[in-house]
Amino acid sequence: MPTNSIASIATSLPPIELVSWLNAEGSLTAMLEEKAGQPLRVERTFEGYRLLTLQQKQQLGLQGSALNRPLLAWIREVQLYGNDERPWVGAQSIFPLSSLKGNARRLQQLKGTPIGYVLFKRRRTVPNQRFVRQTSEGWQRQTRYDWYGRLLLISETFLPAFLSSDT
Ligand SMILES: C=C(O[C@@H]1C=C(C(=O)O)C=C[C@H]1O)C(=O)O
Repeated sequence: MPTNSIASIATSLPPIELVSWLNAEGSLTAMLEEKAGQPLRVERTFEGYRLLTLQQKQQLGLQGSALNRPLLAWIREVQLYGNDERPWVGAQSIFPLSSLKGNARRLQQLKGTPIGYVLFKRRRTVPNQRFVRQTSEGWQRQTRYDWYGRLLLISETFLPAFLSSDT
């Protein structure tokens, strides 16, 4: 096998120290707090309603004519800090309006509370489908959660500071 194809395979795989994080079930908040040895700090960079892009609708698993209809969702974008002055994870959460019914409405009033405190309050894991990809900011896991019948899409990108953290 020519060496350049080995190099191309190597760049398409995440670093070994990230694999367990990219594939982990359960709350990432809980895992990050254990690694940091302190509560997670959540800095919100955006929270509000947005019309979803075609790619976001596809990532939510929509198909057929649903992809052509405008879909409004509540979007939350945050940076998660462990015990470093640089963020460890950048996260975007997409809540279709149909998912924000009943006790899920509190997902719009989280402020600095990590979503994980709500999502995993009563259960260690939540049914989900997981996708992993490399982005320009870092390796990203995308999780489509079925939380009590409500669809949520949460993307978490592991930033350079996470990899260089010595805890
Ligand atoms: C979904 C979880 O919550 C974390 C907290 C987030 C937030 O507060 O916006 C976003 C993504 C997660 O990393 C989790 O703990 O797994």
